[in-house]
Amino acid sequence: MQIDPVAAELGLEVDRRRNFAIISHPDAGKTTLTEKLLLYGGAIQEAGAVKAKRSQRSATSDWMEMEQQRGISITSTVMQFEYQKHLLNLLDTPGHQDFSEDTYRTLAAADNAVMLIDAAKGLETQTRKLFEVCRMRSLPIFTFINKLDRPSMTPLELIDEIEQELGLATYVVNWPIGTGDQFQGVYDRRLQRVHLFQKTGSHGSQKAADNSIPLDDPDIESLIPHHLYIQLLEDLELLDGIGVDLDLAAIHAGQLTPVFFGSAMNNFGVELFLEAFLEYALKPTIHNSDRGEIAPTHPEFTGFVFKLQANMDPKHRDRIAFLRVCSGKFEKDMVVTHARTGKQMRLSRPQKLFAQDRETVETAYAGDVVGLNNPGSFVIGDTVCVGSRLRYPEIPSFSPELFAYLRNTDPTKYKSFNKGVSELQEEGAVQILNSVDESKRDPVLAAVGQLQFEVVQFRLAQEYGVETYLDILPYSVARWVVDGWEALEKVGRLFNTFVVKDRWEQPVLLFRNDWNLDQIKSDHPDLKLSPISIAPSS
Ligand SMILES: Nc1nc2c(ncn2[C@@H]2O[C@H](COP(=O)(O)OP(=O)(O)OP(=O)(O)O)[C@@H](O)[C@H]2O)c(=O)[nH]1
Repeated sequence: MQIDPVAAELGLEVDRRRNFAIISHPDAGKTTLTEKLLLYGGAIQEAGAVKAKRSQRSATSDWMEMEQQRGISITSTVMQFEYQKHLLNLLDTPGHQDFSEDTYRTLAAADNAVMLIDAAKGLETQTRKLFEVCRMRSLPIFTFINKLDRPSMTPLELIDEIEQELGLATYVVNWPIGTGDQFQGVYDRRLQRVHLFQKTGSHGSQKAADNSIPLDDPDIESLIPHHLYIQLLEDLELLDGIGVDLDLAAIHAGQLTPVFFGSAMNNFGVELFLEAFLEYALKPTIHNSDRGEIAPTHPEFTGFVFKLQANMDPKHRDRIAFLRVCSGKFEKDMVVTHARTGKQMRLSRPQKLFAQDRETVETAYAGDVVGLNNPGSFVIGDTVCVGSRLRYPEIPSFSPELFAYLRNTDPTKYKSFNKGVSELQEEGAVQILNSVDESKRDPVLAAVGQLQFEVVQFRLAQEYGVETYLDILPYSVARWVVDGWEALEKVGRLFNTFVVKDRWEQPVLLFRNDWNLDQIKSDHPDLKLSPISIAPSS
């Protein structure tokens, strides 16, 4: 039988790819872990490079000043690196909670998630929130418990918290021996070896030497304190007694999380994690579309836009659309169909972004992310394809909780104001609602976090030269009327409700609190309300 060379190439490329995002609460060590993964992947020679690039970027880009001033990361990029003949795509997510909307979208493009937990703090609010998004999408979740070199909760408490509070079964891959000052290393249940911890100098900017011995080596008792050795044997007996098997199907369904312990700062446990991750992670898989399931090896190229970003480099005033490849082979300059509009377009100047460096992409396969120049043609969720026209599902925008009128202080600048507002909306920096009263022209900004407002104002001033101020509205809940204006008219006047319209002119109800919402729901049980907007398909 003849092997189709195209199918063989696609099969090989998909097999070697793994794509993932890291979810964590600020300060758990995401930047540190990212750097160490890149260090082991050979993408950087010395840790510190990503941070250094971030600050370089902040120095060259105006609105990133804000990021630097506040010491938070609010933009995300994609990093690709190789490890043991595999190609890994790490989708970076912003750390600040106000940017969780951005993180939600990035998770829509991820095949796996790494849940990073600070061993002293256990589960924290942002991690819980993001975990719920991963669960909604049934993403496989890998847990890395970090900072074992510091005083920590006990490993059993940490495991228990994941099981009880998240309702997620755990499979322990490695187990810590002591914590804090007493931290000796981890026992790797995969290869049944004890890896001894050594503090690396200079914050682990170089790879750590592997120092491991089998558990049954008689030397072990001279290497770790007796009481910790006994504790380890007891713990292992307990873990074996619980009898959770490594069940790849359950991992891939997001029902079982492999758990790792380590110290990213000391490079400890990072390599063990990477090796196991390659073995257990889900490779690029099928995506549902309006034409059924599309396999990553489907010969026709398809993908969807999950994120837009403007002015990554203000010198060029550019806009980039981040496209997740779902099937086939992407080639520079290829002509594709923009599925929403039906238009043909050439994808020229595609880019791969590594921190702030850019490289032109010649080819890409399922699981990869390509940065496309976006002269306003894309919105989040757009599908591009070759061959038969298909569409991937919309990426939902999440329910905003903060609302404010955005006022332009200088009426002569209304053109720039409108342009800026509409571009920032397209990019997904904020959601825009409008009054139903035509005489009220000022848009209503709707955000998940306060910082989104500040970014919008900052960018309007910096990039569009428009000064603005906010009139905060007293609402905290938004609901979209599923069946549109007709359904709303049917129910008549609604009390304690502010009616506005979204970008597609669909009705949205704003409430001061859940109590008011519940009141409307009980008064009008037939009125269908949704916490998220649904883009009309046309
Ligand atoms: N002791 C110890 N400190 C660590 C470890 N990993 C990271 N840290 C420290 O924890 C702090 C936060 O680490 P980052 O990597 O900046 O955290 P982050 O999660 O990226 O933070 P955000 O940018 O706010 O999301 C830094 O001071 C790190 O040096 C570790 O394994 N041990």
